[in-house]
Amino acid sequence: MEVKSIILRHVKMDLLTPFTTSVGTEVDKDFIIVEVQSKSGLSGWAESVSIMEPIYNEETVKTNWHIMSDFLIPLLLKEPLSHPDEVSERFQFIRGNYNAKAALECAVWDLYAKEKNLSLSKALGGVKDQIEVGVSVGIQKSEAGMLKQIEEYLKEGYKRIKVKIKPDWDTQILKSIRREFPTIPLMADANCAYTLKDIDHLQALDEFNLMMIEQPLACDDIIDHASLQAKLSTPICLDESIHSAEDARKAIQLGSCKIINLKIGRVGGLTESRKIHDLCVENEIPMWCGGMLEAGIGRAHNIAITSLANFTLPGDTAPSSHYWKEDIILPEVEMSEGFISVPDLPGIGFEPNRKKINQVTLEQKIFS
Ligand SMILES: O=C(O)CCC(=O)C1=CC=C[C@@H](O)[C@@H]1C(=O)O
Ligand SMILES: [Mg+2]
Repeated sequence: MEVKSIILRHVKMDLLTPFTTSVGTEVDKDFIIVEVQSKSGLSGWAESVSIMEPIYNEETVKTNWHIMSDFLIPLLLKEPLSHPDEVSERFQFIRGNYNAKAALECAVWDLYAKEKNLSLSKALGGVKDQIEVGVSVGIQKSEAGMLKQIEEYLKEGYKRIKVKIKPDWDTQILKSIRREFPTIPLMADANCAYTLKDIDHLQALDEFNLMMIEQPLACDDIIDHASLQAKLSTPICLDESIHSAEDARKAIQLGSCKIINLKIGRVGGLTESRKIHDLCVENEIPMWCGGMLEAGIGRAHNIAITSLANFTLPGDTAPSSHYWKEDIILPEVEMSEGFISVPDLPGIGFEPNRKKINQVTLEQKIFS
Protein backbone atom coordinates (compact mmCIF):
# COMPACT_ATOMS: atom_id res chain seq x y z
CA MET A 1 0.00 0.00 0.00
CA GLU A 2 1.45 3.35 -1.06
CA VAL A 3 -0.12 6.06 1.08
CA LYS A 4 -0.35 9.24 -1.01
CA SER A 5 -1.88 11.51 1.63
CA ILE A 6 -3.58 11.53 5.02
CA ILE A 7 -6.39 13.90 6.00
CA LEU A 8 -7.24 14.69 9.63
CA ARG A 9 -10.65 16.23 10.28
CA HIS A 10 -11.67 17.58 13.72
CA VAL A 11 -15.44 17.14 13.69
CA LYS A 12 -18.21 17.92 16.19
CA MET A 13 -21.58 16.13 16.35
CA ASP A 14 -24.50 16.55 18.76
CA LEU A 15 -25.58 13.39 20.58
CA LEU A 16 -29.31 12.72 20.43
CA THR A 17 -29.39 12.36 24.23
CA PRO A 18 -26.73 13.30 26.84
CA PHE A 19 -24.74 10.28 28.11
CA THR A 20 -23.85 10.25 31.83
CA THR A 21 -21.40 7.88 33.52
CA SER A 22 -19.62 7.95 36.90
CA VAL A 23 -16.97 10.24 35.34
CA GLY A 24 -19.07 12.81 33.49
CA THR A 25 -21.75 13.70 30.93
CA GLU A 26 -21.30 13.89 27.13
CA VAL A 27 -23.77 16.17 25.32
CA ASP A 28 -21.96 16.46 22.03
CA LYS A 29 -18.83 14.85 20.68
CA ASP A 30 -15.69 16.37 19.23
CA PHE A 31 -13.47 13.75 17.62
CA ILE A 32 -11.02 13.16 14.77
CA ILE A 33 -11.82 11.38 11.53
CA VAL A 34 -8.81 9.96 9.65
CA GLU A 35 -8.81 9.45 5.86
CA VAL A 36 -5.79 7.64 4.36
CA GLN A 37 -5.62 8.04 0.58
CA SER A 38 -3.58 5.64 -1.54
CA LYS A 39 -1.95 6.21 -4.91
CA SER A 40 -4.54 3.73 -6.26
CA GLY A 41 -7.22 6.36 -5.52
CA LEU A 42 -8.89 4.43 -2.68
CA SER A 43 -9.45 5.85 0.80
CA GLY A 44 -9.33 4.09 4.16
CA TRP A 45 -11.32 5.65 7.02
CA ALA A 46 -11.34 5.52 10.83
CA GLU A 47 -12.20 7.60 13.90
CA SER A 48 -10.26 8.34 17.07
CA VAL A 49 -12.25 7.64 20.24
CA SER A 50 -10.57 10.50 22.12
CA ILE A 51 -12.84 13.32 23.28
CA MET A 52 -12.02 16.87 24.43
CA GLU A 53 -11.43 16.01 28.11
CA PRO A 54 -8.95 13.41 29.49
CA ILE A 55 -11.62 11.71 31.65
CA TYR A 56 -11.70 8.18 30.18
CA ASN A 57 -7.95 8.06 29.52
CA GLU A 58 -5.13 10.59 29.26
CA GLU A 59 -5.71 11.41 25.58
CA THR A 60 -7.76 14.25 24.08
CA VAL A 61 -8.60 15.51 20.58
CA LYS A 62 -5.77 18.02 20.96
CA THR A 63 -3.14 15.47 22.09
CA ASN A 64 -4.24 13.23 19.21
CA TRP A 65 -3.82 16.04 16.67
CA HIS A 66 -0.30 16.76 17.94
CA ILE A 67 0.90 13.13 18.17
CA MET A 68 -0.63 12.21 14.79
CA SER A 69 0.70 15.32 13.00
CA ASP A 70 4.19 15.47 14.51
CA PHE A 71 5.05 11.80 15.05
CA LEU A 72 2.72 9.13 13.64
CA ILE A 73 1.77 10.44 10.18
CA PRO A 74 5.42 11.06 9.14
CA LEU A 75 6.10 7.40 10.03
CA LEU A 76 3.28 6.26 7.73
CA LEU A 77 4.28 8.49 4.83
CA LYS A 78 7.99 7.66 4.87
CA GLU A 79 7.75 4.35 2.96
CA PRO A 80 5.13 1.96 1.53
CA LEU A 81 3.39 -0.59 3.77
CA SER A 82 2.92 -4.22 2.70
CA HIS A 83 0.45 -5.11 5.51
CA PRO A 84 -1.47 -3.16 8.19
CA ASP A 85 0.34 -5.19 10.90
CA GLU A 86 3.42 -3.09 10.06
CA VAL A 87 1.73 0.08 11.31
CA SER A 88 1.88 -0.87 15.02
CA GLU A 89 5.49 -2.02 14.49
CA ARG A 90 6.39 1.44 13.13
CA PHE A 91 4.55 3.14 16.01
CA GLN A 92 5.99 0.90 18.72
CA PHE A 93 8.80 3.25 19.90
CA ILE A 94 6.21 5.94 20.65
CA ARG A 95 4.80 5.50 24.15
CA GLY A 96 1.06 5.21 24.80
CA ASN A 97 -1.26 7.42 22.71
CA TYR A 98 -3.25 4.31 21.82
CA ASN A 99 -6.33 6.20 20.54
CA ALA A 100 -4.18 8.23 18.13
CA LYS A 101 -2.30 5.14 16.94
CA ALA A 102 -5.51 3.13 16.53
CA ALA A 103 -7.24 5.76 14.38
CA LEU A 104 -4.41 5.79 11.84
CA GLU A 105 -3.89 2.00 11.97
CA CYS A 106 -7.60 1.28 11.48
CA ALA A 107 -7.76 3.58 8.45
CA VAL A 108 -4.85 1.61 6.95
CA TRP A 109 -6.69 -1.67 7.69
CA ASP A 110 -9.78 -0.31 5.87
CA LEU A 111 -7.62 0.74 2.89
CA TYR A 112 -5.86 -2.66 2.85
CA ALA A 113 -9.17 -4.55 2.86
CA LYS A 114 -10.49 -2.36 0.01
CA GLU A 115 -7.35 -2.93 -2.06
CA LYS A 116 -7.78 -6.71 -1.51
CA ASN A 117 -11.50 -6.39 -2.35
CA LEU A 118 -12.24 -7.98 1.02
CA SER A 119 -14.64 -6.91 3.77
CA LEU A 120 -12.73 -5.68 6.83
CA SER A 121 -14.47 -8.48 8.75
CA LYS A 122 -13.03 -11.13 6.42
CA ALA A 123 -9.60 -9.42 6.33
CA LEU A 124 -9.51 -9.70 10.16
CA GLY A 125 -10.64 -13.34 10.19
CA GLY A 126 -14.29 -12.67 11.00
CA VAL A 127 -16.69 -15.62 10.89
CA LYS A 128 -20.11 -14.10 11.60
CA ASP A 129 -22.59 -12.47 9.20
CA GLN A 130 -24.49 -10.78 12.04
CA ILE A 131 -23.66 -9.68 15.59
CA GLU A 132 -25.73 -9.51 18.77
CA VAL A 133 -26.25 -5.98 20.07
CA GLY A 134 -26.31 -4.70 23.63
CA VAL A 135 -26.92 -1.21 24.87
CA SER A 136 -25.23 0.95 27.50
CA VAL A 137 -27.73 3.00 29.52
CA GLY A 138 -26.25 6.17 30.96
CA ILE A 139 -26.99 7.21 34.56
CA GLN A 140 -30.56 8.58 34.51
CA LYS A 141 -32.11 11.43 36.54
CA SER A 142 -34.41 9.06 38.43
CA GLU A 143 -35.10 5.41 39.14
CA ALA A 144 -38.38 5.63 37.23
CA GLY A 145 -36.52 7.12 34.27
CA MET A 146 -34.01 4.28 34.31
CA LEU A 147 -36.74 1.59 34.39
CA LYS A 148 -38.65 3.29 31.56
CA GLN A 149 -35.50 3.54 29.46
CA ILE A 150 -34.69 -0.15 30.01
CA GLU A 151 -38.25 -1.14 29.05
CA GLU A 152 -37.94 0.85 25.80
CA TYR A 153 -34.58 -0.73 24.97
CA LEU A 154 -35.92 -4.25 25.60
CA LYS A 155 -38.83 -3.50 23.25
CA GLU A 156 -36.28 -2.40 20.61
CA GLY A 157 -34.75 -5.88 20.89
CA TYR A 158 -31.39 -5.25 22.58
CA LYS A 159 -29.81 -8.55 23.70
CA ARG A 160 -28.15 -7.13 26.84
CA ILE A 161 -28.62 -4.14 29.13
CA LYS A 162 -25.57 -2.38 30.63
CA VAL A 163 -26.17 0.12 33.40
CA LYS A 164 -23.69 2.51 34.93
CA ILE A 165 -23.16 2.26 38.69
CA LYS A 166 -21.22 4.22 41.31
CA PRO A 167 -21.21 4.11 45.16
CA ASP A 168 -24.37 6.23 45.58
CA TRP A 169 -26.20 4.69 42.61
CA ASP A 170 -25.91 0.89 42.71
CA THR A 171 -27.71 -1.42 45.20
CA GLN A 172 -31.01 0.45 45.12
CA ILE A 173 -31.13 0.83 41.34
CA LEU A 174 -30.08 -2.79 40.73
CA LYS A 175 -32.74 -3.96 43.22
CA SER A 176 -35.42 -1.96 41.35
CA ILE A 177 -34.24 -3.21 37.96
CA ARG A 178 -34.24 -6.84 39.12
CA ARG A 179 -37.72 -6.37 40.64
CA GLU A 180 -39.03 -5.18 37.26
CA PHE A 181 -36.82 -7.38 35.05
CA PRO A 182 -35.79 -10.46 37.09
CA THR A 183 -34.23 -12.47 34.27
CA ILE A 184 -32.90 -10.06 31.61
CA PRO A 185 -29.20 -10.27 30.66
CA LEU A 186 -27.93 -7.40 32.85
CA MET A 187 -24.45 -6.05 33.57
CA ALA A 188 -23.04 -3.03 35.42
CA ASP A 189 -20.14 -0.75 34.47
CA ALA A 190 -18.55 1.07 37.41
CA ASN A 191 -15.92 2.99 35.42
CA CYS A 192 -13.35 2.68 38.26
CA ALA A 193 -15.67 4.19 40.90
CA TYR A 194 -14.83 1.77 43.79
CA THR A 195 -11.79 0.69 45.85
CA LEU A 196 -10.94 -2.50 47.76
CA LYS A 197 -12.46 -0.77 50.82
CA ASP A 198 -15.82 -1.43 49.11
CA ILE A 199 -15.21 -5.20 48.87
CA ASP A 200 -18.15 -6.10 51.16
CA HIS A 201 -20.44 -3.69 49.33
CA LEU A 202 -19.42 -5.13 45.96
CA GLN A 203 -19.83 -8.70 47.25
CA ALA A 204 -23.44 -7.81 48.09
CA LEU A 205 -24.06 -7.06 44.39
CA ASP A 206 -23.73 -10.82 43.78
CA GLU A 207 -27.42 -11.10 44.71
CA PHE A 208 -28.43 -9.39 41.43
CA ASN A 209 -27.15 -12.17 39.17
CA LEU A 210 -25.25 -9.75 36.93
CA MET A 211 -23.55 -11.14 33.80
CA MET A 212 -20.51 -9.17 34.93
CA ILE A 213 -19.35 -6.07 36.75
CA GLU A 214 -17.15 -3.96 34.51
CA GLN A 215 -14.01 -2.16 35.79
CA PRO A 216 -15.02 -1.73 39.43
CA LEU A 217 -11.55 -0.57 40.58
CA ALA A 218 -8.84 1.84 39.37
CA CYS A 219 -8.35 2.32 35.63
CA ASP A 220 -4.72 1.14 35.75
CA ASP A 221 -5.18 -1.75 38.19
CA ILE A 222 -4.82 -5.49 37.64
CA ILE A 223 -3.64 -6.66 41.10
CA ASP A 224 -6.55 -5.46 43.26
CA HIS A 225 -9.06 -6.73 40.69
CA ALA A 226 -7.56 -10.20 41.27
CA SER A 227 -8.15 -9.88 45.04
CA LEU A 228 -11.70 -8.67 44.38
CA GLN A 229 -12.52 -11.38 41.81
CA ALA A 230 -11.53 -14.02 44.38
CA LYS A 231 -14.32 -12.68 46.64
CA LEU A 232 -17.06 -12.23 44.01
CA SER A 233 -19.19 -14.82 42.26
CA THR A 234 -20.04 -12.14 39.66
CA PRO A 235 -17.44 -12.20 36.86
CA ILE A 236 -15.29 -9.07 36.63
CA CYS A 237 -14.90 -7.60 33.14
CA LEU A 238 -11.92 -5.30 32.54
CA ASP A 239 -12.12 -2.30 30.22
CA GLU A 240 -9.85 0.64 31.13
CA SER A 241 -7.08 -1.59 32.60
CA ILE A 242 -6.39 -3.48 29.37
CA HIS A 243 -4.22 -1.54 26.89
CA SER A 244 -2.45 -4.45 25.20
CA ALA A 245 -2.21 -8.22 24.80
CA GLU A 246 0.46 -8.12 27.54
CA ASP A 247 -1.99 -6.46 29.96
CA ALA A 248 -4.57 -9.08 29.03
CA ARG A 249 -2.06 -11.91 29.61
CA LYS A 250 -1.20 -10.59 33.08
CA ALA A 251 -4.86 -10.05 34.02
CA ILE A 252 -5.81 -13.56 32.90
CA GLN A 253 -2.77 -15.11 34.64
CA LEU A 254 -3.59 -13.31 37.92
CA GLY A 255 -7.31 -14.08 37.71
CA SER A 256 -8.17 -10.35 37.64
CA CYS A 257 -11.06 -10.85 35.26
CA LYS A 258 -13.21 -13.52 33.63
CA ILE A 259 -14.36 -11.36 30.70
CA ILE A 260 -12.66 -8.67 28.57
CA ASN A 261 -14.31 -5.60 26.99
CA LEU A 262 -12.28 -4.96 23.82
CA LYS A 263 -12.10 -1.38 22.56
CA ILE A 264 -10.03 -1.04 19.41
CA GLY A 265 -9.01 2.56 20.29
CA ARG A 266 -7.93 1.67 23.84
CA VAL A 267 -5.49 -1.01 22.66
CA GLY A 268 -3.93 0.87 19.74
CA GLY A 269 -5.75 -0.73 16.83
CA LEU A 270 -6.96 -3.86 15.08
CA THR A 271 -3.66 -5.77 15.01
CA GLU A 272 -3.44 -5.66 18.85
CA SER A 273 -7.18 -6.40 19.05
CA ARG A 274 -6.63 -9.63 17.13
CA LYS A 275 -3.73 -10.59 19.45
CA ILE A 276 -5.98 -10.07 22.48
CA HIS A 277 -8.76 -12.04 20.76
CA ASP A 278 -6.45 -15.00 20.12
CA LEU A 279 -5.08 -14.89 23.71
CA CYS A 280 -8.65 -14.95 25.04
CA VAL A 281 -9.46 -17.94 22.81
CA GLU A 282 -6.46 -19.81 24.27
CA ASN A 283 -7.60 -19.01 27.83
CA GLU A 284 -11.36 -19.40 27.26
CA ILE A 285 -12.06 -15.79 28.22
CA PRO A 286 -15.21 -14.50 26.51
CA MET A 287 -15.11 -11.03 24.96
CA TRP A 288 -17.41 -8.29 23.76
CA CYS A 289 -16.79 -5.03 21.92
CA GLY A 290 -17.07 -1.90 24.05
CA GLY A 291 -18.25 1.44 22.68
CA MET A 292 -16.95 4.99 22.94
CA LEU A 293 -20.02 6.69 21.46
CA GLU A 294 -18.47 6.28 18.03
CA ALA A 295 -20.05 7.72 14.89
CA GLY A 296 -20.66 5.44 11.92
CA ILE A 297 -17.06 5.03 10.74
CA GLY A 298 -15.81 3.92 14.16
CA ARG A 299 -18.95 1.84 14.60
CA ALA A 300 -18.19 0.03 11.33
CA HIS A 301 -14.78 -1.00 12.70
CA ASN A 302 -16.45 -2.24 15.91
CA ILE A 303 -18.88 -4.35 13.88
CA ALA A 304 -16.00 -5.87 11.90
CA ILE A 305 -13.95 -6.87 14.97
CA THR A 306 -17.08 -8.23 16.70
CA SER A 307 -17.50 -10.69 13.81
CA LEU A 308 -14.51 -12.67 15.14
CA ALA A 309 -15.48 -15.94 16.81
CA ASN A 310 -14.60 -15.18 20.47
CA PHE A 311 -16.82 -12.09 20.66
CA THR A 312 -19.50 -14.26 22.21
CA LEU A 313 -21.24 -11.58 24.31
CA PRO A 314 -23.36 -8.67 23.04
CA GLY A 315 -21.33 -5.45 22.80
CA ASP A 316 -22.06 -1.73 23.13
CA THR A 317 -22.64 -1.52 19.39
CA ALA A 318 -26.07 0.10 19.14
CA PRO A 319 -27.24 1.36 15.71
CA SER A 320 -26.66 4.90 14.38
CA SER A 321 -30.15 6.07 15.41
CA HIS A 322 -29.31 5.42 19.08
CA TYR A 323 -26.71 8.22 19.00
CA TRP A 324 -27.22 10.62 16.12
CA LYS A 325 -29.98 12.51 14.27
CA GLU A 326 -27.91 11.87 11.13
CA ASP A 327 -24.77 9.70 11.02
CA ILE A 328 -21.67 10.29 8.86
CA ILE A 329 -22.03 7.10 6.81
CA LEU A 330 -24.37 5.75 4.13
CA PRO A 331 -26.26 3.58 4.76
CA GLU A 332 -26.50 4.14 8.50
CA VAL A 333 -25.95 1.19 10.90
CA GLU A 334 -29.32 -0.46 11.50
CA MET A 335 -30.39 -3.10 14.01
CA SER A 336 -33.09 -5.72 13.46
CA GLU A 337 -34.40 -7.80 16.39
CA GLY A 338 -31.22 -7.18 18.35
CA PHE A 339 -28.85 -8.05 15.49
CA ILE A 340 -26.67 -5.93 13.18
CA SER A 341 -25.62 -7.46 9.83
CA VAL A 342 -21.90 -7.58 9.12
CA PRO A 343 -21.40 -5.90 5.71
CA ASP A 344 -19.84 -8.06 2.99
CA LEU A 345 -18.66 -5.07 0.92
CA PRO A 346 -14.97 -4.06 0.60
CA GLY A 347 -13.41 -2.48 3.70
CA ILE A 348 -15.65 -1.14 6.48
CA GLY A 349 -18.65 -1.70 4.19
CA PHE A 350 -20.25 1.72 4.73
CA GLU A 351 -19.67 4.79 2.54
CA PRO A 352 -18.53 7.94 4.42
CA ASN A 353 -21.16 10.64 3.82
CA ARG A 354 -18.81 13.40 2.62
CA LYS A 355 -21.56 16.03 2.60
CA LYS A 356 -22.41 15.34 6.25
CA ILE A 357 -18.71 15.09 7.19
CA ASN A 358 -18.06 18.51 5.62
CA GLN A 359 -21.00 19.97 7.57
CA VAL A 360 -19.58 18.78 10.92
CA THR A 361 -15.88 19.51 10.18
CA LEU A 362 -14.39 22.30 12.31
CA GLU A 363 -10.82 22.00 11.01
CA GLN A 364 -8.91 19.75 8.60
CA LYS A 365 -5.30 19.23 7.59
CA ILE A 366 -3.82 17.30 4.66
CA PHE A 367 -0.44 15.57 4.99
CA SER A 368 1.37 14.18 1.97
O1 LIG B 1 -20.73 3.60 22.96
C1 LIG B 1 -21.57 3.21 23.79
O2 LIG B 1 -22.77 3.08 23.52
C2 LIG B 1 -21.11 2.85 25.19
C3 LIG B 1 -20.50 4.03 25.83
C4 LIG B 1 -19.98 3.66 27.18
O3 LIG B 1 -20.57 2.88 27.90
C5 LIG B 1 -18.75 4.27 27.59
C6 LIG B 1 -18.14 5.16 26.78
C7 LIG B 1 -16.95 5.82 27.20
C8 LIG B 1 -16.45 5.61 28.43
C9 LIG B 1 -17.26 4.96 29.42
O4 LIG B 1 -18.02 5.92 30.04
C10 LIG B 1 -18.21 3.89 28.92
C11 LIG B 1 -17.50 2.56 28.96
O5 LIG B 1 -16.66 2.40 29.84
O6 LIG B 1 -17.82 1.63 28.20
MG1 LIG C 1 -16.52 0.45 30.43
